[in-house]
Amino acid sequence: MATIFSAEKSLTSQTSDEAVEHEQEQEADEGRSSESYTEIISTLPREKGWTTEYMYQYQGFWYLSTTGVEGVMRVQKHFKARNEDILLATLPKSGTTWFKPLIFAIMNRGRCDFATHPVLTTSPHDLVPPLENYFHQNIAYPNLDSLSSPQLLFHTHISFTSLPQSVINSQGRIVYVCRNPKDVFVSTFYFLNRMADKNVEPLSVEEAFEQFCKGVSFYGPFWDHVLGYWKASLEWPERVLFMKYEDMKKDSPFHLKRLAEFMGCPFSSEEERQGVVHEILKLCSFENLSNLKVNNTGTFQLGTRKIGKHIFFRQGEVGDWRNHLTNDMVDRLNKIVEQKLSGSGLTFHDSVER
Ligand SMILES: Nc1ncnc2c1ncn2[C@@H]1O[C@H](COP(=O)(O)OS(=O)(=O)O)[C@@H](OP(=O)(O)O)[C@H]1O
Repeated sequence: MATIFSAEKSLTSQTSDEAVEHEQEQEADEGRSSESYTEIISTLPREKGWTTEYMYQYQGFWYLSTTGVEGVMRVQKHFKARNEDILLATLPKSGTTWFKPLIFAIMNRGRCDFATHPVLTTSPHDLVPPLENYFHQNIAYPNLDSLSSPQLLFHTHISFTSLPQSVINSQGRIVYVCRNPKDVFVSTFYFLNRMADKNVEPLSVEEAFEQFCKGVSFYGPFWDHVLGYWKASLEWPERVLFMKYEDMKKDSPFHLKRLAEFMGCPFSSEEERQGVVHEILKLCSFENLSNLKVNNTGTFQLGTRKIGKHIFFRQGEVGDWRNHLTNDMVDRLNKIVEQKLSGSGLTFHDSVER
């Protein structure tokens, strides 16, 4: 398996003795770093977690655990962005599981047969793990380069303002996907409850809602996360594409083509005639992905815990919040979001939902 680190190492001409020495030095450095991460994390603000003992605030954003914060710090320290790569950035529960295979399939069309496509046999989160997870575990990033070289796809939930400097300095493109905050809240609530610590009493929906409104949510505050990428997309439209889950649901072919164009590999009219756009959408549909054995059996490593792969698929619909939130909750969250986003030009209208 190729890793970012091993790719870097392979560019050097080390003898095997030098390589071993280098590994040992790196391990010692990792050990020292771990201690310093723990030290910094112990000083961070914390709040009662939705389903964990505490959530921690780092650089203005909230993480589920100390492991989550450490993962972000490690990415900031070690990740080296390249100009040719694509970074998918999302707030959790905004459609990550959908967009990972979509972008992967756009990148690798022509190289992969739809009947034997890697998306059919590898779960989206094994295909493209979150960087913060990968750097924390120091495991091999999937060997995407054998397929997509020279372009690689990475994923992160990290806010724009906390991205590693190398991402900002590079010419690499960022695709950001967000979703209506009310659906994000509901999806997050059910997801976190399904992976709750057994020894921690989970928050009720009312208590979790209270935390969400205060900004204490998975990689939240919601509004600061979306605004960071929104402003970046206005400032660098050629580098940052801002997309909404609801738009992709409403007119998938149009937005898939927009995505491919932004990535620098637009669909040719011949591909469109051959139905490639339709094939990619069918391959990555909720119905197809959620019924694949690879996505409904087995576990995925998230931080220090293993979670069932099936929990990344719940309903995959727009507007499920209507079945879970009271009118008072809706009014309150609408007002907060409207006020936080005011003047930015970014809005979340319920009318786009069907
Ligand atoms: N293929 C496809 N199409 C449309 N929607 C999909 C798809 N796959 C997953 N989902 C729905 O996305 C929600 C999970 O969000 P994420 O994938 O961003 O979660 S995570 O950040 O990776 O944990 C979660 O939404 P809810 O159903 O509303 O909870 C999933 O069901």
